[in-house]
Amino acid sequence: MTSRIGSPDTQADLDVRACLDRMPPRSFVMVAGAGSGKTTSLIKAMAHLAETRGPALRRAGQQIACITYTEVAVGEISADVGASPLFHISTIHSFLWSVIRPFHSDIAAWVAIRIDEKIAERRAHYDKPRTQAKTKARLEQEIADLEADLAAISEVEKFVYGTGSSYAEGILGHDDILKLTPACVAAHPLLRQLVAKRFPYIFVDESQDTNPEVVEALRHIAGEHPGLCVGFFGDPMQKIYMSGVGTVPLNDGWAEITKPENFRCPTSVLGVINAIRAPGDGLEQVRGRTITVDGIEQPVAGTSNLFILPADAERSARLAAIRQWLAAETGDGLWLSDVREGDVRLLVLVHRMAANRLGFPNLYAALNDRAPMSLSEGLSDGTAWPLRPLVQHILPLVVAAQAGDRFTVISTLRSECPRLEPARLRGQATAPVLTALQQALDGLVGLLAAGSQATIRDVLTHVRDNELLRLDDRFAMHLVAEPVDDGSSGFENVQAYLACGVDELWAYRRYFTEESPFATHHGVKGAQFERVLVVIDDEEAGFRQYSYGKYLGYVPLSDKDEANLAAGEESVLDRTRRLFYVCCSRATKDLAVVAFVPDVAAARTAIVAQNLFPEAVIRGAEHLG
Ligand SMILES: Nc1ncnc2c1ncn2[C@@H]1O[C@H](COP(=O)(O)OP(=O)(O)OP(=O)(O)O)[C@@H](O)[C@H]1O
Repeated sequence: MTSRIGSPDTQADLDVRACLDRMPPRSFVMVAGAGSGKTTSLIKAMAHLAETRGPALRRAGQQIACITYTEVAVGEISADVGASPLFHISTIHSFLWSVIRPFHSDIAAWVAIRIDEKIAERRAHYDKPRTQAKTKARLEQEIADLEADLAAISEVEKFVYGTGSSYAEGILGHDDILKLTPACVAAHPLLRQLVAKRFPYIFVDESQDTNPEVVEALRHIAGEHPGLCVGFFGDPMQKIYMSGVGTVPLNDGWAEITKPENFRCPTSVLGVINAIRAPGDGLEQVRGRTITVDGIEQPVAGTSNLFILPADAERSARLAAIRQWLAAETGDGLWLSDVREGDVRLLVLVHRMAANRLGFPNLYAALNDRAPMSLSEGLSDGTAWPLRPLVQHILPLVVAAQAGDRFTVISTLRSECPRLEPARLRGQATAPVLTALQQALDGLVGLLAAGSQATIRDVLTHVRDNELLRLDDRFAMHLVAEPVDDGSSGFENVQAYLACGVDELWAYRRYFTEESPFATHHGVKGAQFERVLVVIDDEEAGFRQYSYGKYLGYVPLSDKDEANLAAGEESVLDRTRRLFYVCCSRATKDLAVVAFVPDVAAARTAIVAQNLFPEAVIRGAEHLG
């Protein structure tokens, strides 16, 4: 991606600058549609501050904070604004942790309350009349462990932030950080003062998917400290996670800034996304992507097509045929490319279609079918807790070991291996520890080697037994000889996941690291691609909160949906519309949508009636030859 700093100024950029240049600065919320250049405006605001306030901020030891959604986005923004200690660009978790980390006693006090809550939850479960004896025994054990954790907190010298919480060792997990920091901000005026002093400018990108507690904490600080300028950049129509705030409420005196243009999508795609958005909030974008030819700026027409095809066993072959058709129709052979540079993305709602094709159908089914939302949503981006240690540490560690990359191996073990913690090493000879770790690592590499018959359970058991990496507490009850279903949500899913072969894990990784053109509807937030093919397949999806069939009108609404609509509550139609809007608005050249449906004729009638795509571009199997 080319640097966005050089993009021409829009009125919104001038409005932002007016807010930043005021004394004291004015906080603002920028709300604008897809491709309107919100991230671009954020980057330009950072560059403007660096130019106008850089030296003063540096002298005062202050930083400009930018909070964004993924590590990929952190990298892209850093590349745009340039590496400088003036900028603190991070994900929400790292930002919150950097704020709270020095406050040891507040963290300890909060952790004690959190453990008390967990004990109370278990006592309540224990006291339920239908709780079985086996479950009671486990709950007793857990309560005893938590009480031991509670007693151990006073011994913790320093809390750290890791993937899974282990309170007695002083480790806090992702979910803890999201709760801990807003709670401490609400309780301690001094903390609010320190945040305002350290970061006089705090910008939040993709603010619609930021947790309401975090938004509230920032509004609270800004309300008390007029010198602090908070800027939110978001689009409520692009909220795709249940935990997101959606619309950010304005404090008194804050500016609301909008951008009417779309700079990303060609005209044919812009027409479609405006039509998708119309029943949502009615916002209609103008302009569209342009290119300059011989010094003259011209609109890019691009293409948009919608295929309605039978949901039969031929889906993969039909996808290939659509790509052939698009390549011929647009005269663009890259539609057939499977490599990253081809800039083709096939967007699937969930992974099943990709999973079947790429070789992880069981892993997919385990964490998706009848799974709690935290698992199924986390499957789309690798954040489901059972996947996290493997995706984040174990597989990268094995890849590094296989490639002889000692540096990555050592640094991963240094940060994640409990046996290398300074407290554990104290008074021990290091050499035998390292030898034992090397053996354990060799064993791990063997378990994950090509052709290995090992299961994910074997891998995690090996990691736990050899203390190679710290594992999430939640694995404990699963990694025993006879796991007991205590009725906790997702128990069966995790068991099925642990039984999957390691080959599926590698296939999932190929998918997850984008070594295939597949991506999920959720995973492409904030990104853009020249060629986008959105795959709609409710039969394969199994996601209850979305239904393209209901949204496009070829599956009837349930009584509950009707009741939600009548009550003005958020409905399956709202959620699906937002997701569809995000997907279709990623295209910078060609957009194609394929709906695999049970009854093509009925679906066609329903879809045509929605008026989202011009009728002339709604096609069927007859076009594919
Ligand atoms: N002022 C501008 N002039 C020309 N092109 C621009 C301008 N602002 C942004 N763009 C281009 O428009 C595209 C979309 O920009 P950007 O990613 O910042 O939008 P966004 O509003 O954050 O998108 P989304 O909400 O859909 O993720 C990029 O290719 C960017 O380079």
